[in-house]
Amino acid sequence: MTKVRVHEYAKKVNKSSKEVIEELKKLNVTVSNHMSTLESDAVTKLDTVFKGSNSAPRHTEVRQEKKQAAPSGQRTQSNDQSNRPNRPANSSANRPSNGQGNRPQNGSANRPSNGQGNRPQNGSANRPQNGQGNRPSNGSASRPANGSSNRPSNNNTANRPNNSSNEQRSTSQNSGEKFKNAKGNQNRNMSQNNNNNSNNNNNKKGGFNNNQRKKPGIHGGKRRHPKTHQPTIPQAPKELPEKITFYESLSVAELAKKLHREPSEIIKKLFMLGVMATINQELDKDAIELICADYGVEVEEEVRIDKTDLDVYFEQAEVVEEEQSVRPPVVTIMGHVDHGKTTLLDSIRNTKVTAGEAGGITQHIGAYQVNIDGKKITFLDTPGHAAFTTMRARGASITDLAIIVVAADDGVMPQTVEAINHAKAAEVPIIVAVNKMDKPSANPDRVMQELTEHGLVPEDWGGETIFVPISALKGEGIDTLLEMILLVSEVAELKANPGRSAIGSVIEAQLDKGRGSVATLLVQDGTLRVGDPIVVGHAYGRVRAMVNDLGRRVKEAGPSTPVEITGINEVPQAGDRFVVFEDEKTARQVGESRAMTAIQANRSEKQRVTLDNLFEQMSHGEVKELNLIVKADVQGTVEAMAASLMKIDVEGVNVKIIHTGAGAITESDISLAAASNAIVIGFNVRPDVNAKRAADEEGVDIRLHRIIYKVIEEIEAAMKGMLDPEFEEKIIGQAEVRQTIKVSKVGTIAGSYVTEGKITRDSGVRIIREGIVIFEGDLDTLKRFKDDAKEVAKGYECGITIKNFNDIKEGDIIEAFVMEEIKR
Ligand SMILES: Nc1nc2c(ncn2[C@@H]2O[C@H](COP(=O)(O)OP(=O)(O)OP(=O)(O)O)[C@@H](O)[C@H]2O)c(=O)[nH]1
Repeated sequence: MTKVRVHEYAKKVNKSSKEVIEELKKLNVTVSNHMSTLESDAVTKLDTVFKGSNSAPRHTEVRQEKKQAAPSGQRTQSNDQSNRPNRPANSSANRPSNGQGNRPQNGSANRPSNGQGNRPQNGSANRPQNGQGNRPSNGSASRPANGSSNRPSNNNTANRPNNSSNEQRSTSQNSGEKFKNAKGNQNRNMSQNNNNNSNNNNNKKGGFNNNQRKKPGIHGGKRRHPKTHQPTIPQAPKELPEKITFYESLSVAELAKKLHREPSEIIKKLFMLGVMATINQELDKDAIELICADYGVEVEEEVRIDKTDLDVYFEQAEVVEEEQSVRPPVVTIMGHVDHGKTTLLDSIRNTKVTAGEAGGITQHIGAYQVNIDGKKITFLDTPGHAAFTTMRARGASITDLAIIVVAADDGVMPQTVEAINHAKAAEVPIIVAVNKMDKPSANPDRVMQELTEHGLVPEDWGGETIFVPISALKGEGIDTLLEMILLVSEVAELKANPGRSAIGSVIEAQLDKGRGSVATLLVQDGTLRVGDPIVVGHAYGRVRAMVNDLGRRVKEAGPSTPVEITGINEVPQAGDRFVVFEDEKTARQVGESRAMTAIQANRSEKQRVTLDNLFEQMSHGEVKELNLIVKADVQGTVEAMAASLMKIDVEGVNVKIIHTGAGAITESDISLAAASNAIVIGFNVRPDVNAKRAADEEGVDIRLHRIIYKVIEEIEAAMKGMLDPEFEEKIIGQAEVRQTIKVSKVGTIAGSYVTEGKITRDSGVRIIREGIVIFEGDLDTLKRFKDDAKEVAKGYECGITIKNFNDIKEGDIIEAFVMEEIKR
């Protein structure tokens, strides 16, 4: 039972450490260097080489061979042979704890000399081994059972040979102390088992370890020993849980609690894994998973829903096919001014609603339903794409189908195109209603022809778009139109689950003197009932009363039904979403917290795509498609620009032109841009006042240019992340030309009134006539009465002449700008 280091042994036999190491190699004993400790068997083997053989070691070897041959079930194939007879005693159940298994043993044999020497070596050699070795072993569920069933028998049986072999060795070495030594070993082995068992507790599901710990004590008659140590021995650990869950991270203490283990045990494990941790240290997902894998405990990361995010309820709506049933389509009517949207909506309502519901008085609540042979259609009562897009910009996509009304006598007009583009951007199917067919000047073919250019090809011409000729005024073709709506919606397979609690959107809302906040809601899924606790946008409450589009009180409203409700604490906005909660308390909490966040977060701070942040958003993967709206002074330029822009080829992002048009940039362009996260490019055109305000509010990026290649260059540079806006144009003011005076030699003086900002002597100017830039150049003179002025502020009159431009007219707008350096 000797354990010496290589160099000690070498000294003893008068050899160099190198020679001993070489000899060990031959004997198939691996040692790393001269400081390595030699197991007793290795020493015995070396003895046979360096000192000549003796009987005892051979005996041991024979024993060992026997042992290896006989209990084949007991891992004999393992690496270091010399230790084998000892190992099973301590570690057959504790495979990974080699180091620990050996340590006390070594210590017991040679405590004074080896005690210290072993520790670092074993420690360093075994630690990683332990860490790694444990993990897979714990993975198998059968292990702990095996361990526990094997352990007692191993302890007894394996200890015995162990002791006896020790005994024998002792006989050969310290014959006089045979008894003492043997007993001592026995005891030591027992305490060693205790150690191991407590180690096992660390490593395994160790419910049985405790029993085991006592057993050898009882058998060995040394109860006092463990007893005296009892306070320091950790209490019998509880069963490990089968599974734990965590959210984002856990501290060591929290993890320990979840695993029913002492934090120190977790810290130790982490240490083994090379992580130095304190009890309060937060562990990330990887660390938690490693530790749990080590214990064989399943781990799952909780995904917590942000209760206050109403969108989550829409996205997470679980679809159970069996619970789904067909729901009515929600239809929006769009088209150019005066093409007959309102007439069509009224015509449908009057012929269908009142006819179907005798005695009903139609109520304008923002939407209504018609019933065609038992099948319902919901029409949104706010015609025009402005409302449609505003809703969409607020996140509500409630329309299933868009009807584009085109007057057959007027043909495709700018707003027709806008409406088409709005519907396309929302990916909503389109039906074209060719209206005013009763008029003699009606020319449906022309309408079809013109719409073909916008991608709407009639079915008769091999396309996919349904065209229905109607006369909204006379009610002709309405039935066919409704039939077609049902047909398209059937194809779209619109479904909802009336069994779930309701979710939907606000169509319109207002404050009523008598009733308080009144909101028309469209139930998009589920069924809304009177008394439901509800959160609508930032408002909350209980549905007090519900009125349908016929002005009747109803108790519940299923999918695609519009109802007007009262009972919420504030007036929500059109396009806001609503969600029904289980109890009023939650609804109140969510509502209040949403109201708070709404106050804090400025809506316009929404991160829109601008050319300045385009590259950043592209690299974050947030933008894969650059949506553009192109407005120019003439249609030809629009097309040329669109074609050039489409040719821009930058990897990772596509250019998509969602709308083009000739004329000033309008509010509608901005709302489309806001809804589609698009950039507006104006070529020789300006945004009108409303558009400018809307763009500021919504944070929409408008780029104004006068040279095509500059537009292309700018967009391309932005896409490549090379945009270099060192100088940016800043519009400093506007003046309106109220009078023109022609003076020979001087040219035309524009008697102007500064309407916004200021005009300075050194500013650049643009002349805008009816929203179109007709000239860009420099200011020549700026006068207040007869004196030259450096600048003229808002609300003052002034005389302006412009370099090389005399064609100024009354009503023109002079826009003054300066170039300012921009710091990036
Ligand atoms: N002859 C004829 N006139 C129609 C028809 N439909 C609508 N009109 C007329 O066209 C005019 C405009 O109709 P509206 O329904 O107000 O058109 P709109 O598209 O709603 O117009 P805005 O609300 O201004 O956008 C009205 O004078 C209608 O009477 C039709 O089928 N035949």
